[in-house]
Amino acid sequence: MSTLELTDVTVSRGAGPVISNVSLTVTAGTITALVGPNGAGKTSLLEAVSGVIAPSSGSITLAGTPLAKVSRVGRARAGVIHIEQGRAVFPSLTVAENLRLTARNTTEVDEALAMFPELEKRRNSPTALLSGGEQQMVVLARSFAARPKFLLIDEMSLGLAPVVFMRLLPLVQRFAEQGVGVLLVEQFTHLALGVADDALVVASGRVSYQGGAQALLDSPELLHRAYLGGEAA
Ligand SMILES: Nc1ncnc2c1ncn2[C@@H]1O[C@H](COP(=O)(O)OP(=O)(O)OP(=O)(O)O)[C@@H](O)[C@H]1O
Repeated sequence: MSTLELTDVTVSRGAGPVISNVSLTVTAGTITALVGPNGAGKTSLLEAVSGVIAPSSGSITLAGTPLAKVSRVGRARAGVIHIEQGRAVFPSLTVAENLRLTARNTTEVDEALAMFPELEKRRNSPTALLSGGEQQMVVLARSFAARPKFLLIDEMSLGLAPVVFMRLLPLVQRFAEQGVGVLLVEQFTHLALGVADDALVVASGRVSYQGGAQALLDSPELLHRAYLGGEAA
């Protein structure tokens, strides 16, 4: 089974480390929730995995192959797709045209849209006319059209009501069912844990919990302690 593996990864910015000594294996077909307080280093960690920034130490491998010398574009081509914060759609393009930017052909656009019936109906609408939730769906569909092996999703709920975000989560679950490994950074902690297999809580730049997602849902006290930077479980 394919894995994305981080070993003792530390990411530094300016003065020093913002997140330290993360070891994590994301397996194909599973969802790992990466949660924690603001500024804990979640975005920085995703950026190190996708190649936006280089870790200051540690290693990241994709199916056993080190990524250190692989560019951001090379990682995306290898199937590591990063959905960054903010809904980066091209508003003047239609839904289908947005997907065409990552799909290799129109068949792949059709296949991606088949996963998103709500978008299929709007395929020829300018994306600017869609709601925030629908635009986030376009971002997800575009990522799916790029044939990801691993998806790094950073705060896709940003600016969305929880009820809208809840409609997006089943789509992420469907990606996982189709074999995609997902690393999900999310501010709506409980919603993210609810769809995740595994969880990593980071606080003040350190891992404070690593284990099953359900255990955190079952124990508010454990989750609270992890958010405060409590001992690793
Ligand atoms: N480009 C940058 N240059 C310098 N410092 C940065 C930069 N981006 C982030 N930081 C700092 O790195 C630390 C970690 O930020 P990061 O965005 O990775 O955390 P986060 O857990 O994703 O936070 P949030 O949930 O608020 O997005 C913070 O102290 C932040 O101020």
